[in-house]
Order: sequence, then C-alpha cells, then structure tokens
Amino acid sequence: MNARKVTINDTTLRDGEQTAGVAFTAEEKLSIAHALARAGVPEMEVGIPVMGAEEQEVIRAIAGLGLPSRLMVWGRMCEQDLAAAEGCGADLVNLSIPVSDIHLRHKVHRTREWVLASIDRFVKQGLDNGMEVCVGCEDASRADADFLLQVAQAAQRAGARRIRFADTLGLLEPMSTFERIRKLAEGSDLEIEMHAHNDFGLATANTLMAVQAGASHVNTTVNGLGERAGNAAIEETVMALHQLYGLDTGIAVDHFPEISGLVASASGRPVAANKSIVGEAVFTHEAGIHVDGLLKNVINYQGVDPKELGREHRLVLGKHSGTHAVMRSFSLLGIDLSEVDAGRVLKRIRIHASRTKRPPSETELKLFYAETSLSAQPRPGLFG
Ligand SMILES: CC(=O)SCCNC(=O)CCNC(=O)[C@H](O)C(C)(C)COP(=O)(O)OP(=O)(O)OC[C@H]1O[C@@H](n2cnc3c(N)ncnc32)[C@H](O)[C@@H]1OP(=O)(O)O
Ligand SMILES: O=C(O)CCC(=O)C(=O)O
Repeated sequence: MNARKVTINDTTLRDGEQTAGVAFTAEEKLSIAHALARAGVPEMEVGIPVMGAEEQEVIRAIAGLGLPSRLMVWGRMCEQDLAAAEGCGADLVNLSIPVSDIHLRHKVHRTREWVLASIDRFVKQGLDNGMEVCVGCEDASRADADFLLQVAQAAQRAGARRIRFADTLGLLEPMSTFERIRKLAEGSDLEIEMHAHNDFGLATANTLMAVQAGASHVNTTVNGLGERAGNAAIEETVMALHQLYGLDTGIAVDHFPEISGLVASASGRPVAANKSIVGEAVFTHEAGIHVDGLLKNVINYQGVDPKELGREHRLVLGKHSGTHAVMRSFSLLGIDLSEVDAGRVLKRIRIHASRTKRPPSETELKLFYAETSLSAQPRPGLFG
C-alpha cells in the first residue's frame, strides 16, 4: 500500500438525503451512522442544523453515540446557520458559500468581495464556537480559477483547516478536475476535499483524479445517493482507491454489501443489479467464454475479488452459455455429460432463455437432458 492516506468524508446523511423524495427517520440515520462507523469510515457529514430542532436533535443523538468517526455538519456561511450548528456536538462545520459568478450574480446577488469578507468573518466565528471549519465552495467548477485560489488563500488566512471543492452540477471531467485541484493544492496549504456529482456518470472518476491532483479528503455516499444523479459512491471510490491506486482509507470493504442494503431500504432507492461493487449481478457470469475461462482459472476474468466483499462468483446458464458451463452444471447435479450431450442440452437452454428470460431450474435442466438424450437414442429400426 502507498503510505499516503485519503480520508473519506461520507455524506449519505446530508447530500445522500437530499435525493428528491428521500427522508430518513431518526432511527435510520442512527443505524446508518453506526454501520458506517463499524466499517471504519473516518468522517461523516450528518445533517443541516438550520433545518430545525428535529434535525438538530438527530445530529445530537448521532454525536451522543460516541462513534470513532468525526462528525461534520453543513451550513450556509451566515450567522443563522452557524448559530444553529452550535451545540450539535459536531467536530467540524462546513460553511458553504457560492463561488461562481453565476451563483453570485443570479442566486445570492452578491459580489466576489462579499465572498472574501464572509470567509474572513465566519471562519473565525466558527473557530470561536469550537468547531474546525471547512469552507464549502459551491459551484467551484464554474468559478474563475484565479478567484477560487483567492478564496482558498482567504480561508487559510482566516484559520480554516479545509476547503471543499464542490462540482455542484457534475460538470467536470477527469482532466479538468485534475487541473483545478492541482491549482488549489499548489497555491494553498489547506486540506482539499473533493465533492463530485454524477450527472455525466463521472463522479467516481473525477474523485479519483482529484486525489491524484492532491485532494486529501473526498465526499462519498452509499450507493451513490445524492442530488439528481447522486455523488461518488463510497463502494466504488474506496475499492478503486485501494485497488487501483494502492491508497489506504482504513475502511473495511466487506461491510459494503450490508451498508448498501441498509441504505437502499432506508432510502427506498433500490440498487441496480449492475451497480458496481454492490449490485446483485456484478459477480454473476453467463457468457460461455467467460465461464470457461473462470473455470480454468479465476484470474482470467476476475477484476475485483468478490471474496474481499464477502461475496462469490455465481455462474448461471443462459442464451450465451457454452458447453463447458453446461457440463459443469450437470456435474454439480451428479451427471457426467459428454460434450455432444452438452451441445444438445445447450440448444434447449437457449430456447428456454429467450422464452423465459431466466436461467433454467435444476428440474428443467434434468428435463432438457432427458428429452435430448431420448431424442438422441437410435430409433428401433425394422430389424431392431
Ligand atoms: C448544492 C447543495 O447541495 S447546498 C445544500 C442544499 N441543501 C438544502 O437546501 C437542504 C436544506 N435546506 C433547507 O432546509 C432550507 O432551504 C434552508 C433552511 C437552508 C433555507 O430555507 P429558507 O430560508 O426558507 O430559504 P430557501 O431555501 O427558500 O432559499 C434559500 C436562501 O438561501 C440563500 N443562500 C443560498 N446559499 C447561500 C449561502 N451559501 N450563503 C447565504 N445564503 C445562501 C438564498 O439566496 C436564499 O435566500 P434569499 O431568499 O435571501 O435569496
Ligand atoms: O458547498 C458545499 O458544501 C457543497 C454543497 C453541495 O452539496 C454541492 O455543491 O453539491
């Protein structure tokens, strides 16, 4: 493993819950926080205190669990949100401020000078309140890059520990992410946290490039939940950091299937069968060449080892199967099939798959075998 460490700040309980239509109960929030902490997630963003007393109570309850993970709360960079964050028991507050001219002009009707002055004022105030401060740069990807660097330097001068680069609309691609994060890393000594959205399906890729460029922290959500197309999925990001970059996150990946199921059920957002890492079908193989290769040696077709996740390969029969797969399935049923018989049964399996769109059951396989071997018997001839 590479000695460098990347810290996961999981925002399932904040941005994840911002998914339209999702609202966790207090119990669900507590059990998700517990599950994330058990897996070793070092930081989590747990809510938005300014939403009101109920939200604050849940945040306090999570803080009261005494989990080993550090807790962050989200607020706008203003008096009201900072006041609401006080007394919630969080270790860090993320004070968000729009940094693109588009948001400044068309959303908050303010100037770049207002941004710099607010950072100076509210970062100090947050520190005085006893919390570590992260400056959340909303719409950072559409901000002027030189101005964004000024923002980072102002945050550093004011005493912030970290800056969050939010690709709020998921508009970046990996190369531009690299350039933007590299500029911030070279121009400041702050921790840099990447917050990616998945509107072009690039959230995980952009997060990885941010790490390559110097980001020390990354935001993730379980199953990639989050606004619109969601955020970078924790299971993808962590597995990729470990396996592709050799970077440790301290997270036990075998917890992902359970956490994924928990969040899918609490959010009412089922996980697609082909969802990387946690999807039900991502270690299932049907294609003849793949199954034959796996049977010879898993190294042939195994990119991610399912055992790491407490899962295993599953081989199924279907339209794209080959004879080796058929012979193996029958040998598991205690029947030694010749290659010729396997070829005959395969024809039946293909017809079955197109009709039913599912693998055959054991009973159906035995029936196919009985039918094909019967039809293969030499018919009694005139003299037979
Ligand atoms: C990109 C993101 O994910 S940011 C996180 C977004 N998350 C959420 O919005 C979920 C929780 N939100 C809420 O509960 C509410 O929106 C609240 C409590 C924050 C605010 O509620 P309301 O006061 O009713 O305002 P409303 O949501 O309608 O409008 C947002 C207001 O915040 C202002 N605002 C937005 N960002 C900021 C900011 N960083 N700093 C200061 N003000 C801001 C807007 O300009 C607008 O105020 P205005 O009417 O003075 O123009
Ligand atoms: O400003 C921030 O903290 C980031 C907010 C956010 O979720 C986003 O911009 O996508």
